Amino acid sequence: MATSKERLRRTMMFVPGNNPAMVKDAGIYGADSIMFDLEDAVSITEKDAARDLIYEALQSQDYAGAELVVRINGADTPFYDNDIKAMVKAGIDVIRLPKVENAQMMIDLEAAVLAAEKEFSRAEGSTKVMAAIESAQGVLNAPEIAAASERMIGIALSAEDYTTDMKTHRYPDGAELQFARQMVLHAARAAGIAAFDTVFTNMNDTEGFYRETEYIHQLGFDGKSLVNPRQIEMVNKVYEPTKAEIDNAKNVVNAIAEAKMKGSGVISMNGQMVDRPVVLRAQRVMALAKASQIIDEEGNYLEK
Ligand SMILES: CC(=O)SCCNC(=O)CCNC(=O)[C@H](O)C(C)(C)COP(=O)(O)OP(=O)(O)OC[C@H]1O[C@@H](n2cnc3c(N)ncnc32)[C@H](O)[C@@H]1OP(=O)(O)O
Ligand SMILES: O=C([O-])CC(=O)C(=O)O
Ligand SMILES: [Mg+2]
Repeated sequence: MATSKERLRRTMMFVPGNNPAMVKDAGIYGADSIMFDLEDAVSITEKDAARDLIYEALQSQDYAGAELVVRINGADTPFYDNDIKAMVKAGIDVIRLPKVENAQMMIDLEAAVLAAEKEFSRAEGSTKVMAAIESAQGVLNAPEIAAASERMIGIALSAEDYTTDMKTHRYPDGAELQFARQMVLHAARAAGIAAFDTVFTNMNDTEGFYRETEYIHQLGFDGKSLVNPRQIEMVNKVYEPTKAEIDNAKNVVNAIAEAKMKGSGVISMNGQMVDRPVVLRAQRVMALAKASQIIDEEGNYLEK
């Protein structure tokens, strides 16, 4: 269950922690990250059973190389400590803390995770963490939250709770989320970690889902939290680079490699200056094209 800050995280799918069939099959849909939920998808009476179910699944199921995340219960609940211990013991890749209001909550989480790693003889630092930002306070503290721990892989906006806190609700044009999205995105980028947009909960509104995904892709989010497997392919389609983008990226990567051999860091390609930021963008296009199985490791097009 290796993780790295660089891996692609376009799709992070919630899987209710109290649903054995969904937990068992969660690996077949091709999500980049599978997020088992112990929090709001699970009723109070099922908290312990859900934790046991996920613990067992992490020992026995094959999730096809997906990053494995668990959304634990909040720091102000009686389930928090046991959730952390069980998930660290099981070797989860990432713990997602919901309703994060300030950096101290991530510092406290880090201390609890480290104690659990020692207790269960897990490698220190192997359990990564992320924060879900779900309130006005959380949004205003996003920069400090994003930078709170070396273990942070990302921060996510959680718009259902956030719009409730803001005394509004979600609208099709997303105007009510503009500030929060920008804060979360800038906080993540400044800290060098991933930014995740929120869930889209109307499974019948495919057009609305595409519109929102195209918008957050344009802003620069790494991906979205999802609630349904049908949403995975739609996100991947939006994030998939076009042939023109891939061809251009290939040319950039090849041209800069050639230039470097001649000792130069900046070149001109078809009249366009190519320097470090252009190369970094080209490398990301290539990574997305490989992940989308459009090209192979050498950059050759694969038959679809
Ligand atoms: C605000 C928040 O906190 S959001 C986060 C908490 N919420 C959740 O975790 C909810 C997760 N999602 C779900 O439970 C479901 O997708 C629902 C209730 C939204 C819709 O359910 P359905 O209408 O049954 O979905 P759908 O018909 O598309 O299901 C198709 C298949 O995918 C499976 N599936 C659906 N959602 C999921 C999921 N999130 N994870 C894994 N499998 C899933 C179904 O079990 C079904 O499998 P089957 O064909 O083998 O029977
Ligand atoms: O993280 C998410 O997108 C889901 C969630 O809890 C919320 O929107 O409140
Ligand atoms: Mg929430």
